[in-house]
Amino acid sequence: MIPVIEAVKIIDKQVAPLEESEQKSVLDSRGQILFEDVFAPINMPPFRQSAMDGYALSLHDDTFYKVIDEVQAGDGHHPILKTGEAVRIFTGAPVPDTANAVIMQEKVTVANNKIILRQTVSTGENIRPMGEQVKKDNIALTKGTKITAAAVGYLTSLGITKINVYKKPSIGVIVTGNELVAAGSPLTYGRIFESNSEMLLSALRGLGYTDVTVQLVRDDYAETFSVLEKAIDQHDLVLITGGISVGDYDYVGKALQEIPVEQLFYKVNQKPGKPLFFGKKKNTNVFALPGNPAAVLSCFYIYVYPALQRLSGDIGYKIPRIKAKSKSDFTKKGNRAQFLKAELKDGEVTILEGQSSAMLQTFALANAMVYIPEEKDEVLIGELVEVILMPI
Ligand SMILES: Nc1nc2c(c(=O)[nH]1)N[C@H]1C(S)=C(S)[C@@H](COP(=O)(O)OP(=O)(O)OC[C@H]3O[C@@H](n4cnc5c(N)ncnc54)[C@H](O)[C@@H]3O)O[C@H]1N2
Ligand code: MOO
Repeated sequence: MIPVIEAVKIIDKQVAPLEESEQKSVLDSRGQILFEDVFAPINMPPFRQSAMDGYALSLHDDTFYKVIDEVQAGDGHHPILKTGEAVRIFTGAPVPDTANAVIMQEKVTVANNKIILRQTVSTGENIRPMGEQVKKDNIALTKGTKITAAAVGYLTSLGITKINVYKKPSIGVIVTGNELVAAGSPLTYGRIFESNSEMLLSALRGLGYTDVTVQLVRDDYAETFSVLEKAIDQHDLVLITGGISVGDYDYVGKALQEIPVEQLFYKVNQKPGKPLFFGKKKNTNVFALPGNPAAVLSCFYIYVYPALQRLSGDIGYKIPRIKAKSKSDFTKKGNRAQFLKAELKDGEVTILEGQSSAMLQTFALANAMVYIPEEKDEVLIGELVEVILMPI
């Protein structure tokens, strides 16, 4: 059994980005990581641009200017100003080369085709220089940048429509257990509805992972072996739930050993999720999560999601943590570190009732987890605790 911190370190060390790219439309690449530097095909802005509605001026020492023309946004029109002349101009319009400042219309008095400045203006004022954001052929965004909505806007403003991003991993989800019945079918005595696969699919989709296949395996060694072996050959990451503990019909561990998958850890000193397994076969990462649904989701957010982010090129990804004041007290049993379902509200955190690994009822109300390390025995009301913000 290894400590939580050790398990996190092993994943950080062992999981490297897939060295494969895919071309995506800029719009569809939000959340993905740039596989290479992107160069600006144009200057941004592409011309000297007015930042205000007002008057472009060819500056002189007097406050009087003669208005000789007008330039609207989108105009290709390019009037030539002599010193002391002005053109009416609008926000976003190209500033004529012969103008060296723009004054806001609120700061002038208009009289016929003349204006009188009511304030001094300095050279370059209210003009966005050509290439101010980025110059043509310079790097617009570097390899490794995460594509956010702002990046989508920025790249599109440069006229870029397609980019190469790290390919997202393909994921095989395998749920195990004779007791499992698909929701919608009749439930006979001793059986339960299978919920782990839908829960993981929902979490994965919500986080932008859509290349997912799901399979159900009965508690049968030969079937477990062959389904796992095939899934590991066909996916970048395999996620198994159930059958990883010590029961007579828990075949996952034995199958992983026989395939063989190199074990990087098995069993973490934590609650929930003690019998968590992580291993590798060639480039495929394998997580075997305990079957208890709350343990599945907890392990998914703490270990699997960071691994998926790393595979997708986001090597700096760390699960967000903050310190918050606890509104609850809690006494820990045993010396396992605990991830407690909690509600974070207005900067304070409440530890929820019902922390069993089998219970999703509490998890469904949680928006955070309180982390209690191995060595800590209790939490007191008002104490600062470590809170993990789940990417829900
Ligand atoms: N003698 C011991 N027994 C157990 C130990 C131990 O150390 N010694 N550890 C316990 C802990 S902690 C956990 S966690 C579980 C993990 O067991 P498995 O990974 O083998 O999981 P299963 O037994 O297959 O399932 C556990 C639980 O979850 C339900 N389940 C499984 N799959 C699904 C699914 N797809 N949808 C909904 N629910 C599912 C299953 O019916 C069980 O109730 O082992 C303890 N035992
Ligand atoms: O490790 Mo188990 O998930 O505590 O019940």
